[in-house]
Amino acid sequence: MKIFSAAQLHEADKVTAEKHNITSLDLMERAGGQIFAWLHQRMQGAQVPIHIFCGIGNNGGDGLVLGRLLIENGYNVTIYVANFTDKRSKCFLVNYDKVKNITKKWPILMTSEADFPEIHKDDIIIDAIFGIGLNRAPEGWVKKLIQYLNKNKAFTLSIDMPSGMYANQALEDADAVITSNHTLAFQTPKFSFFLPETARFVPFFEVLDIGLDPEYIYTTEPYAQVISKPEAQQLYKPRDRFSYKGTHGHTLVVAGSYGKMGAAVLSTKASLKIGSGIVTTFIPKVGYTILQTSVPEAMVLTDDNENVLSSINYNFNPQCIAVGPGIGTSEQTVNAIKELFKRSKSPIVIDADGLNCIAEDKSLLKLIPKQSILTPHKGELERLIGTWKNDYDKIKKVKAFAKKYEVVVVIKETFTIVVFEDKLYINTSGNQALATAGSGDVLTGIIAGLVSQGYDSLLASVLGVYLHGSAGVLASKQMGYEGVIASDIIDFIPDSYIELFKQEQAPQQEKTETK
Ligand SMILES: NC(=O)C1=CN([C@@H]2O[C@H](COP(=O)(O)OP(=O)(O)OC[C@H]3O[C@@H](n4cnc5c(N)ncnc54)[C@H](OP(=O)(O)O)[C@@H]3O)[C@@H](O)[C@H]2O)[C@@H](O)CC1
Ligand SMILES: Nc1ncnc2c1ncn2[C@@H]1O[C@H](COP(=O)(O)OP(=O)(O)O)[C@@H](O)[C@H]1O
Ligand SMILES: [K+]
Repeated sequence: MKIFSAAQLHEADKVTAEKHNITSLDLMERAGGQIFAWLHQRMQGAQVPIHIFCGIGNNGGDGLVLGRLLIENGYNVTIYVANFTDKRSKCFLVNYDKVKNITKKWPILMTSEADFPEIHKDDIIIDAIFGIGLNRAPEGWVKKLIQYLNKNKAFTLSIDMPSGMYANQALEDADAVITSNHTLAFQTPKFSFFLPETARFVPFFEVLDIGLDPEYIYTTEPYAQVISKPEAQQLYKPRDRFSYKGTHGHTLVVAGSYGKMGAAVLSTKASLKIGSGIVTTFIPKVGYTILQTSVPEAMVLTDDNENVLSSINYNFNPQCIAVGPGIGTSEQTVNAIKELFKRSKSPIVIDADGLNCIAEDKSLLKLIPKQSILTPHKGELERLIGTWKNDYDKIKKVKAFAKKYEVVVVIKETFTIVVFEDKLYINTSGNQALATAGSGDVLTGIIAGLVSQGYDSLLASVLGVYLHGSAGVLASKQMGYEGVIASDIIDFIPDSYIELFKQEQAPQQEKTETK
């Protein structure tokens, strides 16, 4: 699914109105109507008090439409307008009058803290204060209103996005954002929903289609892409019935050191399980028996050094190399990696200590083969590109890095982001079961195994991250979040492929007897 920026959404609004001969007011009616339908379906007329807090822009206008529809359908509604300026939007004003016409009184105007209403914890709060038009951090009593609503335990539903957050810009004041229980976003999720600093304000969201111009949606290069099952399905390359092991590529895994051979085992197994035809693993001597016993399907080459990698020699052309899990950063290993980079003609998936070796000796950077894939978690990324001011600054720096060295960067997080040139792909498939030692080593093997099978570096990264997340989720369904260890993620790789093409079960119909 495409993610558009706030500017693109404003543009889409304009284009839709022009091309489809409808007004912004019609669009607002549609948007508010969609929120109403969502609530009505769940509430079925229940008389729970609903408090709608509107700003004075179009987000507030959506709140007014919703309020009017709820009132017309007999709900118990109070509408408040946070009147922080008199520059109300046109569509807001029209809907403000419409509310008056049906209720015979104006919504309650709020101009200071003294106007904050009492809200019971079982009531419902609708947050329609700010949407994509926020252009500075809320201050003064408006900030206090946001904090007042956050302190309340009532269920909070945000319209389009939690008020106080920017769609695609860094947060200025984390104390001035609504923490919503549920967000109903129009047409597209917003990029901030997925970033570490802001995702906590949006624990759950749904996207409502408000019918913006399909051509605009289809043809416009998005700000970012969300990868979920339908997108991942399209990336899959079917296996040829007449293939042999060589067709599916030979992966070289360079991993392990004394005490960390498990990392080599995990990457090797993952690479085989994802479908690499042949895997050879290069390790220090100490790991020989461990590797051969744990993964009989893999071939093993050993370093001359007993405990760490010092010189990486092999006499074949792998389609992809995975480097880093458990190798440490001793001087001889850094040098061995340098020589490997110089020699390799294949893309390299660089993870963990492979990245730390680069951080130790930055001259390695320009030796990284083009189209390689770097898979840092937060700490590794920081050692690679330095610190960042906020999530958006981080993405900007990663984009510059990826362009400069012509590589793909996989920023590992709860919502992992794959960065290539100017493109951003956000993965949605994982869960907290993946937060376990060795999980990253598994991902390294998966991505390398996909490159070996002929996926280009970008597709291998995007699909690999998706399948890794999906395997974790499937494992957690049987073992709980806590029970999943990295080996379980590997065991569920086959299920993650099968799940990719599993039809969603249609909701069961009640059987009615006909005699
Ligand atoms: N195509 C779509 O997606 C559709 C979108 N729709 C809806 O429109 C929403 C966007 O509406 P919008 O552009 O009117 O902006 P919105 O968020 O209501 O707020 C802007 C107002 O707030 C003000 N202001 C800003 N920051 C402030 C601050 N810190 N403190 C105080 N004031 C501040 C700013 O005034 P300023 O003082 O800057 O002049 C301005 O008046 C969108 O989220 C969705 O809900 C649907 O109706 C239909 C189709
Ligand atoms: N809460 C979470 N939700 C989704 N994915 C997660 C979560 N925590 C960790 N992950 C994923 O698990 C992997 C952990 O990798 P990493 O930190 O390198 O682990 P290790 O170094 O132990 O192998 C990454 O792919 C990351 O995106
Ligand atoms: K809002």
